Amino acid sequence: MEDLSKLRQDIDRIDRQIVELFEERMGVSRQVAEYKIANGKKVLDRARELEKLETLGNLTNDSFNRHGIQELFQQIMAMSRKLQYQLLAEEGVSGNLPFTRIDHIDRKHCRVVYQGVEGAYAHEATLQYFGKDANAFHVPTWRDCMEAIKEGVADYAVLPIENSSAGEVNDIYDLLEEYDNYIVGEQILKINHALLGLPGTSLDEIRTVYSHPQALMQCSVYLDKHSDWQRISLSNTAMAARKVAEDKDRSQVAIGSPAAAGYHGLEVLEMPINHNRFNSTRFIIVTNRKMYEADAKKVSICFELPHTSGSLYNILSHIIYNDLNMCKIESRPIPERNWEYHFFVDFEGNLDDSAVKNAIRGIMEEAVNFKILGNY
Ligand SMILES: O=C(O)C(=O)C[C@]1(C(=O)O)C=C[C@@H](O)C=C1
Repeated sequence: MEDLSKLRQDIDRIDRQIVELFEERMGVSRQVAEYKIANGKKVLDRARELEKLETLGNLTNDSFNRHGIQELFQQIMAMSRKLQYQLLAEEGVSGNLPFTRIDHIDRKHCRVVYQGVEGAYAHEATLQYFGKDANAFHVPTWRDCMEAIKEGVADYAVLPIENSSAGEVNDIYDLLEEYDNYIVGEQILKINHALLGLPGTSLDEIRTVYSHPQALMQCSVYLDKHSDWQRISLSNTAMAARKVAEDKDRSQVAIGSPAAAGYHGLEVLEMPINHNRFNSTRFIIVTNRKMYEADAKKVSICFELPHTSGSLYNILSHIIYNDLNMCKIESRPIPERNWEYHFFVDFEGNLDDSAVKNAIRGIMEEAVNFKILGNY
């Protein structure tokens, strides 16, 4: 049996050759990029890559090695593409993304829409982001918010996208995908739920509790202690408060914000009743214009992927290779195409950064139905 150090010397010698060949290959790839820049050709040539993988795989009779060679060359060609995208960005060929940079949103002179009624958490988020004198109005559904900004009836919409206890608000992801509206800001609101009832209501009178399904979930530990209370979902916590106020029935209570109690003449019976002390909701500020504030720090994108092995891995590698920090990934089913998904990815950066432009350029070419959802 050969000595280990001798075997390692052999491996070192072979690896040096591989590195030399890799560098030589990347040199050629650089020239290919120059050709493509001069001739306006796309970096990715999927047919050429598939043909290469087939030819290279056929150079060996060993099935284990065939698999290894194909995996290795997939990586090598991915690196080759990334080098080319980088050169394109350096030559300014990647161009400016179709988003306009602004110094700051004028939060005072604008009209804002939110879903629900006064006292809803979205209303509170609106007042926190746009100031207590915000020129705001409300509509019944999140879709109505999207329509209002699409039509220009409102300049901005304030929509809940994620709660720290109950997770994503799926419908908002679907609406972002569907509408040509863009995220320009976000507001995180600390959520402390209160049990709201008619003044003087005692806990043993309660039979029914109304709220938004997310709020019912965020208070499930408290509600489990009152298992005889029937839980009924409504589209908004403030609407639940309004219902209790209008029905004037002391067997009914709502879960909502203390502000909602003030707006609807109710009393805070208990507070806080959410089990997560750090319960917070992240709201996004959405508009119909493709714009971003100069100090924006997070990019949100969405795309679909071809149904092939490694496709998500390849897309995410553009983020990793450009040294960008991915902070979130979500997927949502594509309606009428069972088991295919839209992906939603957030990563840190500004659309002016060359690393961001470079990553976006690569993803844009390789994913299907790519969209920048915003930079904020
Ligand atoms: O042949 C090309 O067009 C190249 O850009 C080179 C290369 C490769 O590295 O082999 C890289 C990207 C293309 O998708 C196909 C092949």
